[in-house]
Amino acid sequence: MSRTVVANRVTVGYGGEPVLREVSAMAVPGRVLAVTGPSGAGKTTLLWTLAGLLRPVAGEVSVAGHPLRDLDHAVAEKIVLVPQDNALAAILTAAENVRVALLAGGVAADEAGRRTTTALDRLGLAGQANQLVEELSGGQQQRTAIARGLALHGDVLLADEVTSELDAANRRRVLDLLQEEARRGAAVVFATHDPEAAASCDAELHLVDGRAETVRR
Ligand SMILES: Nc1ncnc2c1ncn2[C@@H]1O[C@H](COP(=O)(O)OP(=O)(O)OP(=O)(O)O)[C@@H](O)[C@H]1O
Repeated sequence: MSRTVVANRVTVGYGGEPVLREVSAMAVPGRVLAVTGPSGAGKTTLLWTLAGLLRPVAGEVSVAGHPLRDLDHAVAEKIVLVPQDNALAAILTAAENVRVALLAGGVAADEAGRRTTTALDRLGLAGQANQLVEELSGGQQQRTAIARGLALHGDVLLADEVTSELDAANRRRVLDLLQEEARRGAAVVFATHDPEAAASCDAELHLVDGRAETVRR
């Protein structure tokens, strides 16, 4: 796997004034890029743009050297987004949420079962696998969404504020898992408010009011 995702001076909006202006970023296989900045700075907007969910009005996103067309193209290129709101089905169990995503992605049933068990174990959720999501705590729901993201074995993992609901031990666990994904060869992008978490990443892009203010490479 060697899918570098590059945002080249992207300007992105939701129909009105742009909320990202000429932002450049690079997700490199084997590395974790932290995207930081205050609330409303544009972190989610950047991740959605890298995931093919938003189309820049200027600039371009490319994956493996080709312009990223849309969400279908991103999925085909194995770009996986763990969204800030988790996007779990409340009336399914934790395991069902993971398994359904894998089956929808074309993974065979027995392999989907194995991957589901492994991913929930890695997030410390073996005991919650058969619990309905609506009965899980906020942190357990967040870890279920991360388990689903990891189980998809993406080449690019976009993790949006995935530690915001977690206690210190689980935050550490998730940061370690993001690093493991990078060691596996994935390009990882991690949006976070947490300066300590960002410091543990390989590079940092800091957004303020939709502009890239400082960059640690
Ligand atoms: N669906 C939308 N329609 C219109 N404006 C939006 C929409 N989503 C976000 N915005 C605006 O875009 C700007 C950037 O929002 P974004 O969610 O990307 O910031 P963020 O850095 O991820 O914030 P947070 O840390 O609070 O999650 C904000 O001004 C927000 O109000």
